[in-house]
Amino acid sequence: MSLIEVTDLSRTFEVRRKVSRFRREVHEVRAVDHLSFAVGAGEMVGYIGPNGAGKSTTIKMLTGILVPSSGSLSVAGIDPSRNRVELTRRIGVVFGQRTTLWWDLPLRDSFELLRRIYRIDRDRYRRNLAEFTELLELGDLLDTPVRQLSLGQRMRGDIAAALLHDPEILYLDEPTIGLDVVSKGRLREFLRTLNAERGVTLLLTTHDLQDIEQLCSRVMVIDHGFLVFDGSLELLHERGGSTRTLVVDLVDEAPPIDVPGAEVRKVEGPRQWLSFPAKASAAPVVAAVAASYDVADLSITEPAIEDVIRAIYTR
Ligand SMILES: Nc1ncnc2c1ncn2[C@@H]1O[C@H](COP(=O)(O)OP(=O)(O)OP(=O)(O)O)[C@@H](O)[C@H]1O
Repeated sequence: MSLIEVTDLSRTFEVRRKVSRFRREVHEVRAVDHLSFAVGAGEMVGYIGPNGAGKSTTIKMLTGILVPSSGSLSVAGIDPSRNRVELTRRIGVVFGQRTTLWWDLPLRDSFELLRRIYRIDRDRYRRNLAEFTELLELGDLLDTPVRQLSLGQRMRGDIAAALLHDPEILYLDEPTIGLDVVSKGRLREFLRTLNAERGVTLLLTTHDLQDIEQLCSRVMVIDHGFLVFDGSLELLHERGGSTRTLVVDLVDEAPPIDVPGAEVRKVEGPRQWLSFPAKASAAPVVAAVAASYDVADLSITEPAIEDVIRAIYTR
């Protein structure tokens, strides 16, 4: 049996819609529609989809916050909506846009409260706190009230808080949203270590394809409540035929850049946009441009998740 098993899972909501000044109609929204998948222990899976696709509804059912309308699910052998309390000991949850920490308390006090709530054994708690404080560089922040932390610091605090009770599964909802490049990199590194050394299973929702690229060997795509793709990121790019963009700022204006493996899509003064296949390495394209042109600056933009998903349908 897999660690997470979802079979034919659906969840609908009834929404009242105003149709005239005096009349409202009840309308059914099918947020998750006959969804089936399984996740094995130790996997790192990206769960992506456009806004309103049904990601949060799925995670809420997996954590026992929402009861399914139909279908079945099992997380660590537990039915989440029936045994929510038992399940909370086995899972950790981190929401990028909300904190689970106490706003006015120093980080250390929030952690101590969690120790009591989860009844974590003192030795284990001390060991985990020491390890996460070091790995997440929280040492100087433990006595700072949460409201004074920067977004990146708070996110590190939230992740430590979600892990103090040694969960087997960690759900992360947009963990890198709003973080700068350095903080994103550090956080991804930590998650990789957590998975490699403690075998924690990660299910990650994100709009940042680089989170997936750097962390997940598997990606599931949901759209309108349906699972439309389940496989590797390479296969997703291949199916979608998606491209990355190299933005080149030349020292002077020039005719469209001519290098193998990339095509110019737009020219605006000295700035040119070149596209190349997302699954290809950027290095040869960058090297070819740098070798033949006077370059002032270069940057690479990833395809938006919405574009990759749209491409699956149009192929
Ligand atoms: N409590 C609710 N009542 C009514 N409709 C809801 C409720 N929760 C979600 N929905 C609807 O269900 C659909 C799926 O929403 P969900 O929040 O799961 O999407 P999501 O993929 O997490 O989106 P986002 O990326 O924007 O967070 C949407 O149409 C949403 O409006």
